[in-house]
Amino acid sequence: MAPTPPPDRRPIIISGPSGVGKGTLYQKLFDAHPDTFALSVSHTTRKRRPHEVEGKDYFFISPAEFPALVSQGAFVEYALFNGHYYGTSKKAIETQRAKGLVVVLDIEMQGVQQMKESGSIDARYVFIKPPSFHALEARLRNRATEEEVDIRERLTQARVEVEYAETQNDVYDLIIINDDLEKAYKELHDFVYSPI
Ligand SMILES: Nc1ncnc2c1ncn2[C@@H]1O[C@H](COP(=O)(O)OP(=O)(O)OP(=O)(O)O)[C@@H](O)[C@H]1O
Repeated sequence: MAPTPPPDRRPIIISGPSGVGKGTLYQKLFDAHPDTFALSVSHTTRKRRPHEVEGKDYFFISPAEFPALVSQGAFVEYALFNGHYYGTSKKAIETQRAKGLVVVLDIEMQGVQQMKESGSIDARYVFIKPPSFHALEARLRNRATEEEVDIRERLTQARVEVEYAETQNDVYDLIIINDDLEKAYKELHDFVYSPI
């Protein structure tokens, strides 16, 4: 089947609290439209885990290289998490775009703020919101990938992110409540494929 690219080929930023279903939603989009989208690959200074592939999961760089790239303006956004830097490079986005792919970026709130403030990227912004914090907590627990302390931290951060999305009216082009997955997916799909 030939790829069916959306009319608007700008990168799509997907943001929202951990566990809200961002990955689930964009993976459905990728599965429905093969060879159309590409998830942006970030740079990081953290060590590669055994199963991770350079250039696919991350571009692994040294702690000394990171600030050098920052000062060259190489990143559309970057952040420090747990003592390691993570960033999205302009070049990584351009490489995918040059292949005709529409780039999807899974970015947390600080990154969205940086991109909006710097205007470093012309993109479409989508926020995925949980139906309730109770439901979000249940998803994080069911996923069973985090420790209890991490779940609490993610829930605290979720409140900050939802507050930001709801009060900063000009940041997101679309807010989707991920309650019923099929309904949320349809909203994402309709937005991505909307005419220019
Ligand atoms: N609409 C939904 N209803 C119920 N469960 C859902 C829904 N959407 C996603 N989930 C489930 O919620 C869990 C979290 O989803 P997912 O891993 O996609 O979240 P995420 O936002 O990508 O998280 P992170 O930012 O931590 O990677 C998964 O177990 C997923 O199957």
